[in-house]
Amino acid sequence: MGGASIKVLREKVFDKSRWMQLPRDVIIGHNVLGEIPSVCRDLNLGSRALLIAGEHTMGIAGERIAALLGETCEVETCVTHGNSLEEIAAVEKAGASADFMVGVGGGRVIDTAKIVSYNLDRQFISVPTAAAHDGVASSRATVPSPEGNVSLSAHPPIAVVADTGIIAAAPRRLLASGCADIISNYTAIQDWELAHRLRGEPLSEYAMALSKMTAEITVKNAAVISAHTEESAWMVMKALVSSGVAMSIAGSSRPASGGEHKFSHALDRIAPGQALHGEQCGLGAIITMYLHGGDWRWIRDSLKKIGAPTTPAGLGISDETAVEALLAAPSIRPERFTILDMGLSRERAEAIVRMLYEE
Ligand SMILES: NC(=O)C1=CN([C@@H]2O[C@H](COP(=O)(O)OP(=O)(O)OC[C@H]3O[C@@H](n4cnc5c(N)ncnc54)[C@H](OP(=O)(O)O)[C@@H]3O)[C@@H](O)[C@H]2O)C=CC1
Ligand SMILES: O=C(CO)COP(=O)(O)O
Ligand SMILES: [Zn+2]
Repeated sequence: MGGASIKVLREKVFDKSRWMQLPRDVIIGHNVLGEIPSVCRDLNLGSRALLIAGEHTMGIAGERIAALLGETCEVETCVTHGNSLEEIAAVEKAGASADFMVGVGGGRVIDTAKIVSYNLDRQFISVPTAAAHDGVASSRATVPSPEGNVSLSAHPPIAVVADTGIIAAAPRRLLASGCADIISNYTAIQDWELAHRLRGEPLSEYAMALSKMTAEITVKNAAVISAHTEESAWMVMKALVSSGVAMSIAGSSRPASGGEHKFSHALDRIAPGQALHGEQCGLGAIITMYLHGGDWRWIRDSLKKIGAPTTPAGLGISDETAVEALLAAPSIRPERFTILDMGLSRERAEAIVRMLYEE
């Protein structure tokens, strides 16, 4: 035994650590908005609340929650119109003297509440009014930047309160978008495995297994989900929370975001406001599954079953825009290696987009 082999042994000492932050209370079900004051008391959140909601969601649930909280707390309300850094700064100013925040609405409102509470070191409650994205319970926040959307570290909500009555009453398209965001976990995982094989990126088997199982359960229940009942809202919301937990276990959005998300982020830059996040990711997942050599028709048919779009026309964008987004995807978060970072040519991108219209 020489000194060299002893050195090798020392280098193998286990020195890994990870801080996984998860929500403490998760309440999903019929008429659960009324539980919010009890949640605040249970978690000892304080007596001054800042309630953040969007233009529509303030009326849909925000005002009701403000009235409920108002019985025991001082409540300030703030309507946001997006999640730009300027918007976040304005909400942060409004929340300076609050003890805790309540984010009521879609993904952009919840991400705003997530970042503001993180920056101000306060807790926040996530109250999704639609099942349209899997950021409801995650510890990540996605915000726009000139280089494309960036994923920031934040902390997860201390509590999630998801009222299935409100979620079931939301437009159908929002629920289908949430399912598409989850179905895109299939390709996100394939991209992660690719990055592991080609670049040695570490994997989290638990995060991958949870993310994949979430997608499998969603597809298996497509018939129930497409009925668009309160039971559908219940199923999808549980899947969205699980997918968010997978991200928290991984400490990044890797288990739920690969090339299909880079395509979606590129679309947000090239054609902002045309389609929903999950819808864009679903279309991206058909394409990246094809590039991985997997069963892309099965992804497409699963999306069709739940009523999500499967072509650029279905997203309200032109085929050329879809091609541009595929070619621009590698410039978004270049450190996140995916199948779209392997050198897709314009000619092939055009052919793949044409293929999407095949019956
Ligand atoms: N942090 C994370 O881990 C993740 C973050 N995301 C991010 O989330 C965002 C996407 O979220 P998404 O919810 O799709 O988009 P938005 O937050 O833009 O919401 C879409 C629209 O739905 C409206 N809406 C919400 N609930 C209802 C309802 N019950 N009835 C009628 N309208 C309603 C909103 O109203 P209003 O005008 O009031 O806001 C808004 O106009 C993206 O920014 C994406 O990057 C996505 C996945 C994961
Ligand atoms: O949308 C997400 C997961 O569904 C979050 O992923 P990003 O890190 O790509 O924003
Ligand atoms: Zn997503």
